[in-house]
Amino acid sequence: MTSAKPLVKEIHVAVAVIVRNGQVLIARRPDHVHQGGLLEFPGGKVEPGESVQAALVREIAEETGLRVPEASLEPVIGIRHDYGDKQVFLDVWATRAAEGEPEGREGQPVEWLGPDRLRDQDFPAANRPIIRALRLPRQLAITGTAASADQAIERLRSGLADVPQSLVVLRAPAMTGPDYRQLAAAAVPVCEAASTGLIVHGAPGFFDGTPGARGLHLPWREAIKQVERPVPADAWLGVSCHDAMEIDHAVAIGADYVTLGPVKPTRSHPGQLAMGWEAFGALVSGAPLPVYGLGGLGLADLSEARQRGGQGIAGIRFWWPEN
Ligand SMILES: Nc1nc2c([nH]c(=O)n2[C@H]2C[C@H](O)[C@@H](COP(=O)(O)OP(=O)(O)OP(=O)(O)O)O2)c(=O)[nH]1
Repeated sequence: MTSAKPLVKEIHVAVAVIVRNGQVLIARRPDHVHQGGLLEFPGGKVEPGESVQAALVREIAEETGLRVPEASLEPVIGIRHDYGDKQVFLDVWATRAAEGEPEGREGQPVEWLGPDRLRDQDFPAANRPIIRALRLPRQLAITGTAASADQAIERLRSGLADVPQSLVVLRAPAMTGPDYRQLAAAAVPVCEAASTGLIVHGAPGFFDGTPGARGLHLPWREAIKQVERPVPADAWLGVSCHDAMEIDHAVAIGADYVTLGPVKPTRSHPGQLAMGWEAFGALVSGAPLPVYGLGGLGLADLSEARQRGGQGIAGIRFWWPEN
């Protein structure tokens, strides 16, 4: 006798991130419904035969009274989550063009909040990656080559001055540990002066040893050694991934984002097989966290990465001087 698991139907939920003046519209779920009492983004179930965009326009109007042009909707992230009593696919889209003043049409309080004021514990568990996606930039800048530590700092300074970035991953694989620590210490004030968060690259000890660092990016060879999140909740944790198994491990150790690639052939990793956009999109659709495309990508690839469900692109060439 086989004991096949009953097929549980996944609920397709359209979730709206309504942005105005840098803030997003948040509502409170009524106490008596699933995940009741928690904060949420406006939205609801996609009806049979309805497109997700049409569902968003309808739900936003029903719940808040705001009018949203369908063409203004942009994909943010898709998240599959199992609540135990319910399986949901949160199909999250953003608009910056909602018209009117919002009101809680179903009696629910609504308010505008900056992404920095969204706290994981106030929302249903499935929302954690949405909050990450709203705080993370579209472009994740990675440092490129330099002949010396001094030149790396100079390139960092001039790169940030020419092409401002909100986060930079300080990657210098050719450096030994002590040299890297010195470089990271010198890079912190340069980044701070440019309002950029510095993410150190390598083993967790580099994060602990770099006061002022805003996060840790683990190359896969370091990620595989971790069994739990190696940095505090308020720091960024990124992982370099190349396939579905690696993404699963990144999720298991509490990563906030991953990079995935190489999407295209790349100069910094010659000889590595590129996965292409189709495979990238397929892996992103199963990933419950923001995913950056990496490898051979420039700004011209940003919209493709976004259309494939990615957070954006990570790389060197779009900002690092003289690479
Ligand atoms: N709207 C919304 N739903 C969310 C969020 N996060 C999250 O896990 N969910 C889950 C909770 C619910 O299981 C499901 C949404 O269903 P819902 O009950 O709000 O949908 P609906 O308005 O169409 O409901 P209904 O009363 O017509 O059944 O998605 C979120 O940020 N916004």
